[in-house]
Amino acid sequence: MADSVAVEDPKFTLQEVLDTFKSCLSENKEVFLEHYVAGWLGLVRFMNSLGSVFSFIAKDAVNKIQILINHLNGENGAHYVTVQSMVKYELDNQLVDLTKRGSFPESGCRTLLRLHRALRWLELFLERLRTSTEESKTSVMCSEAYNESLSQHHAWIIRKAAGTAFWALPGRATFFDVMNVGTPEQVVAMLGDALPLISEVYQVTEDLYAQNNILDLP
Ligand SMILES: CCCCCCCC/C=C\CCCCCCCC(=O)N[C@@H](COP(=O)(O)O)[C@H](O)/C=C/CCCCCCCCCCCCC
Repeated sequence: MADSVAVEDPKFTLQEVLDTFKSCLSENKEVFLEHYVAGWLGLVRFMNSLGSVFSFIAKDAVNKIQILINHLNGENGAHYVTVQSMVKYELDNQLVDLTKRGSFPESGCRTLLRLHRALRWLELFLERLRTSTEESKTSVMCSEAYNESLSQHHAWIIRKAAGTAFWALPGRATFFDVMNVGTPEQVVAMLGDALPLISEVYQVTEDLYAQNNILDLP
């Protein structure tokens, strides 16, 4: 994987991003970190194509993606091949701040947890989009999904900023165009295929974090 994050790609299509998430899971349900990171990178590219009002969100996501890429490409990269091996390695070697922020602000476990929580937002948002009608508002779908998930982990000021950014989201038709997938019917079909896979990646990670008691890392 390249050492740094590049977020320009004129040939972007959402289908490719969702395919990347599909390739995240191994046969025995391990989550490949490289594909997980690549999936997020694609989403950030998509978000950047929506305008600069989202850049503070993209910047935070890119920072976190970069931390994970650094782990993957670092001298201990072999321990970061899957999320399962990363969790085991970091916990076995006391490389995670468990109760308050301290020596390991860039642990893979806490960094991935932030993206994992955002994946739940994505799942809820895409499901709303899939079942939406021409009259549905993307800003409403996005903020409902946010309020049901990620917002619970954000300070008031971040919630306010996110809420303001949501109002700048383009309408459903433009949104579907930017996805570059085809007709609205094709978008809906693609989302129907992709969502169960995103949900599975989310659930496998959620179960792993729950089993290791690391769902609330500071
Ligand atoms: C077909 C539609 C596809 C939709 C594509 C959406 C593309 C979304 C791409 C990226 C989503 C953003 C991921 C945000 C990760 C946020 C991680 C986080 O929670 N960070 C906070 C905590 O970090 P620490 O301080 O503990 O290190 C941090 O405070 C957050 C800062 C930025 C604000 C995050 C707001 C998140 C809103 C998520 C909705 C994005 C809406 C995009 C609309 C397309």
